[in-house]
Amino acid sequence: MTDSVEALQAALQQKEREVAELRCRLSAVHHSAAGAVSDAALGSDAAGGSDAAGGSDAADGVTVVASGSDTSTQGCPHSGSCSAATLSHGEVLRYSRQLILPELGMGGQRLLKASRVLVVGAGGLGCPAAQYLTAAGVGTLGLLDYDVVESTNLHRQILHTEERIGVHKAKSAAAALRSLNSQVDVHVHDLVLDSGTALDVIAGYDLILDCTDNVATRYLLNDACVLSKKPLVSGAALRLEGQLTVYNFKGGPCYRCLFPSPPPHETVTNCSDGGVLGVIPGIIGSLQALEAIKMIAGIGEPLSGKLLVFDGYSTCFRTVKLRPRQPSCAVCGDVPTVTRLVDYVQFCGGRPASDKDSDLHLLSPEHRMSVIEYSELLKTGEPHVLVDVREPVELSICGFSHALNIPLRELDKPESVSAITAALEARASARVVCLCRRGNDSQRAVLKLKVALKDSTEVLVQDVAGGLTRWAELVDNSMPVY
Ligand SMILES: Nc1ncnc2c1ncn2[C@@H]1O[C@H](COP(=O)(O)OP(=O)(O)OP(=O)(O)O)[C@@H](O)[C@H]1O
Ligand SMILES: [Zn+2]
Repeated sequence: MTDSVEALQAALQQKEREVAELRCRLSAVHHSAAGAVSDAALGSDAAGGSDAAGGSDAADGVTVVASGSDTSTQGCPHSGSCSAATLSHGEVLRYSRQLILPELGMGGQRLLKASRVLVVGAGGLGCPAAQYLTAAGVGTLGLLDYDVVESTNLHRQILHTEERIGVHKAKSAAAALRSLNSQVDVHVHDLVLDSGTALDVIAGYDLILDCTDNVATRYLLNDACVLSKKPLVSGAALRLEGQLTVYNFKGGPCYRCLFPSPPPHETVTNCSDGGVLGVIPGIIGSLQALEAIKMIAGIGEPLSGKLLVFDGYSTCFRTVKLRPRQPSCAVCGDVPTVTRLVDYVQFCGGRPASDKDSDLHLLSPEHRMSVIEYSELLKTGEPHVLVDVREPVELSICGFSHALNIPLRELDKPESVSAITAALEARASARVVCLCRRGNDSQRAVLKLKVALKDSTEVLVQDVAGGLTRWAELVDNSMPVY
């Protein structure tokens, strides 16, 4: 066994020579205090660490320590004291299928071993990303999440298990990763990433993966990475589509360069409302791991200044060029105004740094009824028109057969209003009751209908507070919850 490993090692040394130049360039990730892969580090002069152009470029402040020209020590540009300079025979064997790649080689594998990667969000994206990074042999992997595993996570958050429902996600994922690769130092950060915690946590890592699901955290991570001069691999997945890009790398744009202000609330949909096919975050999370490995090992072209868009309907990848770093950017621009972390929930108009549904309170009490009141209404048989404003696909899960289904997005169309007024007339009623899954869209529906039915001032429009979820909880627990 030892002989075969040694033979393999000899072959690998040959491969190493072919990637010696790459390895020199890689020294930046390992040695820089900030851990950023930058123009200064990767550009023209790995040995000297020349300054990058542009005062606020992500490259600034990166100290290149390695003597990049010294490639004689097994191809590793690190000094002899470097803990990453050696791979055990077991490690050589374990990673042999990837380290015989000329693009990676022994030097690249050592860089992976020396790297410290933080995965923020141990959900749909974070699970596959962390799994591949761990399997690939990163030295230190941080997992950060505040939430616990739920059954609705399991179709896509593949590190979690039925037994670990209710367990903190970072701990659950860490357990899976440790059994996958015990050589990786897995760190658990069981906390909410916010302005108070972000810089401290990030300080312990070279490269960050944004695997979260909300806009406030995206801005927070972006700013924290710009301020800490670290690249950020950003992924997103919804329904059958996914997106991927790398921010703050080699003078490329940051998230704020592209989105100086947060998108309007109503344009943001999460997996819980919009749905997601489990394999889509699997694909995007895996690609996040690929980008991270590439940046650590200096392979190929990281996806900086470009956005990869994956369309699962046609199984088609497209790459879109993004606008470059903006000199006017508030955080990475020439004269930054964001020089420390701010209140990102406030910046995002009060939208919480989680995708958990917050209960809306849009209606006055006379326009709301509880599920108990609605069950009483049904018992009395009082005529009314129940409008279920969910999407058609949801009707097959559960609902009331006597409801009129008009999705919220179609509620103000003239034909929808006609259908409701016709139903009111047919039932000799002046009462419309709106219903949805959890009681937020039903409130929006009431507001829309009050406007659409303004000519029928005598019609009372109400919603069922808490929707079908509350109905299942308090009235009929044979109704499925989703
Ligand atoms: N600021 C934050 N700090 C820590 N973890 C965060 C933060 N923002 C988001 N996350 C985590 O990122 C993960 C995102 O993953 P994903 O959207 O797949 O999961 P989810 O929120 O569990 O899904 P669902 O929408 O079905 O409830 C979640 O586990 C969430 O807890
Ligand atoms: Zn920017």
